Amino acid sequence: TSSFVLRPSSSGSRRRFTFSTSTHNLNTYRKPLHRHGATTSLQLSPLSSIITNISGKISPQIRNSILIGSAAALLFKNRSKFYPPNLPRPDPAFTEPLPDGSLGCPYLGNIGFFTNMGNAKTGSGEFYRYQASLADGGNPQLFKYAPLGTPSVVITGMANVKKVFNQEFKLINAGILSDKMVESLGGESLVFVTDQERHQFLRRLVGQSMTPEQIDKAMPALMESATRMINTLKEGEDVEMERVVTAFTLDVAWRQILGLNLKDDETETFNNAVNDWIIGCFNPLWLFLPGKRFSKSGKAFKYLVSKIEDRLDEFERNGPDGSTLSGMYFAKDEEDPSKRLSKKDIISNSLLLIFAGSETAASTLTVATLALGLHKDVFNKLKNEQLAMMAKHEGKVMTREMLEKDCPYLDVVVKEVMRIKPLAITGENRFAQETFVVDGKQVPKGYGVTFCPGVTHLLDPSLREEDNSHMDIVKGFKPERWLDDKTKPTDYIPFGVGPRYCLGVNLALAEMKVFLALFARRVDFDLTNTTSDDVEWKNFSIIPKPKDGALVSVSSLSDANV
Ligand code: HEM
Repeated sequence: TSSFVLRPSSSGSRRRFTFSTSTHNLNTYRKPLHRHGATTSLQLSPLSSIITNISGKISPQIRNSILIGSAAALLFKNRSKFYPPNLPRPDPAFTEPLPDGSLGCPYLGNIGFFTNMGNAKTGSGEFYRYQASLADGGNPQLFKYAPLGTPSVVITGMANVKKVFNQEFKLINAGILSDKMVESLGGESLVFVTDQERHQFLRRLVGQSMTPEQIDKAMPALMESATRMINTLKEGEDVEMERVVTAFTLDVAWRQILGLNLKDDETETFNNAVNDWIIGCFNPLWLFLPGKRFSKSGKAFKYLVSKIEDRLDEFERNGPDGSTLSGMYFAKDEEDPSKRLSKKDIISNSLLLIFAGSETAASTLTVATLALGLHKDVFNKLKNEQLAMMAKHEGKVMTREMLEKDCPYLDVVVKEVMRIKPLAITGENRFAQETFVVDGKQVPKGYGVTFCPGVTHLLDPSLREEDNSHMDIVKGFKPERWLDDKTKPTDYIPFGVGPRYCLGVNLALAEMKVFLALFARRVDFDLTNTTSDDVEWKNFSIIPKPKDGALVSVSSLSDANV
């Protein structure tokens, strides 16, 4: 079986760690990564994984040039789809000015989008914070920039984001950069659907698999996944929590989302397949070149689809179970019960749930571990809340209702983690369907449009500090602020806004809360590398992550039934 224990591989005050697993034969789409029983790593950070995987033996400079060059070529090839020739000029029919900010070099756009992604002190999203600071007179809530030469506007501030993103499909719509990317997610993933009616239909039916009632049914599987991961921890040993919680969210993916029954050795194959498949979804080389289905990513996709197809056959024979996939398979449209999801819809959208749900929840849990390690008082309160809940419901299994009614502190801890370290920017690029005005500025037709939770939380007028310390995980992490209406944040959009609001929010919150509740009950830990004076973040990551993946040493671990 795999172990998530990290062993020191060199001495020194900042030790380096490797991830060790045992070697075993996998009768599946690919052999384990490790050679001669050596170490390997389980990674699910698409951007960094692409870079690591492509790198091979070539130098980082050549590698980066190939990556950025092919991404630029891809965008250039497709630009006629969304880049009318009169851009980036303002729309002459409007008197309002364009938003502040720089579009960078012609064609190339803002190089800083790549070189200034993150900052070791403040984490990812640095480029957006920088753009937001360019205007005279402080941070504007709207600013323009040009990733890969595409003029775009970033919209922040609760009122502005609501105004624009509630009018999805009218003012703005998703733009498909590459048909191959659509195919990579199965062809019918709702995230790429630009027709409003079809999008609503898919959301209604896929959403039926993640209603509160479905989450009730999911609780045993979520607890099993969390318990399994917490059981891999060992007293006195150092562990990189990012790996544990990444494995946890992948465990949720096969156990709960797909309802598979994998043996230990197949778990590793599944995890590798998800990893390889996601890398291929983003890899500009594969998006550009033919023959993707013969690539590692193409084979991984085939493997995942075959697993889903087997499950669909089982539903046909045996009827429904508590999995999310089963919820989708049996979902009927309330508006017209004769309408069901097609097989392709189910495959594409179950893959989407894995894609959209794994790294997001894993990185939030990693940041949560860091925050709890830095704020032991918060961790103790979390523990006490769990002890009180266990005393109240002695002998009973945790339910969603218990989490909701008896864990208000757990709720605000999760909220505060996502306030301080939300996704740097939305997942999907939209394009303005017509010229519109927001916050006194015009956004011309054809411009790219995104919202930015990071800058929205930073500029929240209800709690903004001059020195931005409200966004600092040491000085600003205060879950209590959510408990009082006078201090409660007002501009808070970690799950987005409008018709494309996170469809997995119920499952995401349940899985994160189950993990943290069981972790707080059973584990005592200290951060190994990090103190309040030297918190460091990964530089090149769209999703915020501590630089060392939240390295902890486990000081005590109690039994699962405690
Ligand atoms: C902490 C965890 C998560 C965060 C912070 C998060 C955040 C978001 C955000 C901001 C969006 C909106 C993107 C946009 O408007 O472009 C989104 C969309 C989405 N999320 Fe999540 N998400 C999380 C977990 C999950 C999970 C666990 C699932 C499923 C199992 C999921 C499924 C989806 C789907 C399907 C969409 C697309 C909705 C659509 O296009 O209509 N997410 N998420």
